[in-house]
Amino acid sequence: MKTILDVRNLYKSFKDTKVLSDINFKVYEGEFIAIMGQSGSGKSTLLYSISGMDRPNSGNVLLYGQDISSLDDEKMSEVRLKQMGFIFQHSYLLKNLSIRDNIVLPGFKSGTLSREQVNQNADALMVKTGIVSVADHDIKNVSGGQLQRASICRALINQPDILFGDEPTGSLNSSTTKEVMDIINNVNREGTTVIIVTHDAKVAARADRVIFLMDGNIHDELNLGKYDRGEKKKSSREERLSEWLEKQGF
Ligand SMILES: Nc1ncnc2c1ncn2[C@@H]1O[C@H](COP(=O)(O)OP(=O)(O)OP(=O)(O)O)[C@@H](O)[C@H]1O
Repeated sequence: MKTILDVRNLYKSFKDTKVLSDINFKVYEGEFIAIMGQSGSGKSTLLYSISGMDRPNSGNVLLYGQDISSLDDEKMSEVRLKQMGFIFQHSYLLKNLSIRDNIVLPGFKSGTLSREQVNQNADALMVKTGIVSVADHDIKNVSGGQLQRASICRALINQPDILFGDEPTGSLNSSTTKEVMDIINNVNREGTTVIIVTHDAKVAARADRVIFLMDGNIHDELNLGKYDRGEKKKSSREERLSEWLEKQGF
C-alpha cells in the first residue's frame, strides 16, 4: 500500500498551550480515516495541521514523500488547491453566485484543466451528487443538504488526492447525513483518500480506520475495514465501533 500522508512527531501549541504532541501516523492511498475524540481534544487542530490550513510548531507532514510543513505560503496554497479538497460543517459557498459558479471557481483558479474540462467535471459531479436540477439556483435558494453536496462538488473539482472534512455532516439531519455519507463513501471507493473529523459514531462507522484523540495524543485506533453499502452486518460494524468508543470513555 502506498503511503499518501506521513505525519511525524507533530507538535502544535497556541501560545503556551500545548494542543497536540507526539502525533505519528500514516495514511495509505485510498483509505478513509475518521478522527474522533472529546470536544477540545485537538481534532480540528490536527486536521488543519496535516492539511496545511495551519502549521505545526514542529514535526513533519509528508504528502507523497514531500514535506509540506516546510513549504512557503504560496506553495502550500497551490498544494491545497490542486491536491486537497475541503468540506466543513457549514458550506462557505459564495453568496450571490449560483451553485454551478461556486463549484467551477476553484477549477478555473487552479488553471490545470481547460475551462471546458472544468465545466464538464462540474456537470459530472453534480449528476453524481444529485444537484443538477439546482445548478443555476442562487445558493440562498437550496436546502442544507444540497448546499453540502455542492460543497463536496467544489472540493472535488480539481480531482484532489485527499478530501478533508471537519464535521461535514454536523449541521445535517439524519437522513441527509446518510445521503451525504453515501456520496463520500462513493468518492472514496473511486480512489480519493478521505480524512474527516466527526462526533457522530454512525458517520465514523463508514471509515476504514478510526483514530481516537485524547488530550492531544493519539490514544488508540480501530481498524474497521472497507465499508460496503450492501453489507448485511452493517450493525456489527457500528457495534464494534461503539464498544471501542466506550472503552475510550467516549
Ligand atoms: N486558534 C486558536 N487559538 C488558541 N487556542 C486554540 C485555537 N484553536 C484551537 N484552540 C484550542 O485548542 C484546543 C483544541 O481545539 P480543537 O478545536 O482542535 O478541538 P476539537 O477536538 O476539534 O474540539 P471540538 O470537538 O469541540 O470541535 C482547545 O482547547 C481550543 O480552545
